[in-house]
Amino acid sequence: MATILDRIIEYKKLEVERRRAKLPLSALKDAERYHGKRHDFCRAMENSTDFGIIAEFKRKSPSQNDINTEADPVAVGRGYAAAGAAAISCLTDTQFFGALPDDIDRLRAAVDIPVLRKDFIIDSYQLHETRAMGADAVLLIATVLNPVQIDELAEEANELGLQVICEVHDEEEVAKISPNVDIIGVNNRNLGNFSVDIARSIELAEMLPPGMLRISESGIDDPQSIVKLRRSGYRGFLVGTHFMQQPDPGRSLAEFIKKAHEIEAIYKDAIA
Ligand SMILES: O=P(O)(O)OC[C@@H](O)[C@@H](O)c1c[nH]c2ccccc12
Repeated sequence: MATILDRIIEYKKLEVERRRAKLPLSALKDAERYHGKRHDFCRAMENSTDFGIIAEFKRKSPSQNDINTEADPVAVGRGYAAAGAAAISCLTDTQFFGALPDDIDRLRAAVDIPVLRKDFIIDSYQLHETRAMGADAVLLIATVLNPVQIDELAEEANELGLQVICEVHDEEEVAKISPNVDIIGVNNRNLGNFSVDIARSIELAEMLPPGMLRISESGIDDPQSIVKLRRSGYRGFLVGTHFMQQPDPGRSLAEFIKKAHEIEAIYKDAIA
């Protein structure tokens, strides 16, 4: 039986062809943002003193349905940045995640921190689109790509000045990671059946290539989890639903960071 993910990829193939026909690569390269300078996504994680949180702008998803369909990317983006987000992730898929076509543009214009374009990347055309959107980093989802695709898309992204997060969920996908990848992201959510388990990040930690920046993604709704995941070497945390469910996502992030600092202080005292 076809999973949602199969349907998303089938649809994405058609969508890319439609977009390419409408706006050929040469036209994409004329976009003003295509030529601008990028923010350093990895450095933002490494330098963060607030746990390297990548706060996500997400209206809805196939796993949770409507989360915050009326949200304003400018208000949410500014709120996230002011609260201490190291970076912002913005969904750009309309069909399944309800993104409006100008969400990422408006968000990019509103903040001065790195932005991750979150979509299902299957074609190098989308990397050029990502540049034209003014984003700094792109996600490659290992479960929908083969090792050659990951390697080539990551290389091309790097050439375009985009940093690459490669998302994995199991050991088999870890084996697909290319040295051209900048960050490895462990998705705690199984994209086939939507089950979520933070323990996935902890179990896979030992199998990840040492020395590569690692982040944990999805299902994080408790600051305690972040303190725990940091002990497995994670230096970035992608959180969407927990913040977006609140009327003021930025405020929710600020409270989350505050609690995480408090919990970490208790741990440190306990160890000392
Ligand atoms: O809303 P959550 O559970 O906090 O998850 C955020 C993010 O990790 C999730 O949106 C995500 C991770 N990988 C993806 C791939 C495609 C679409 C979405 C995602």
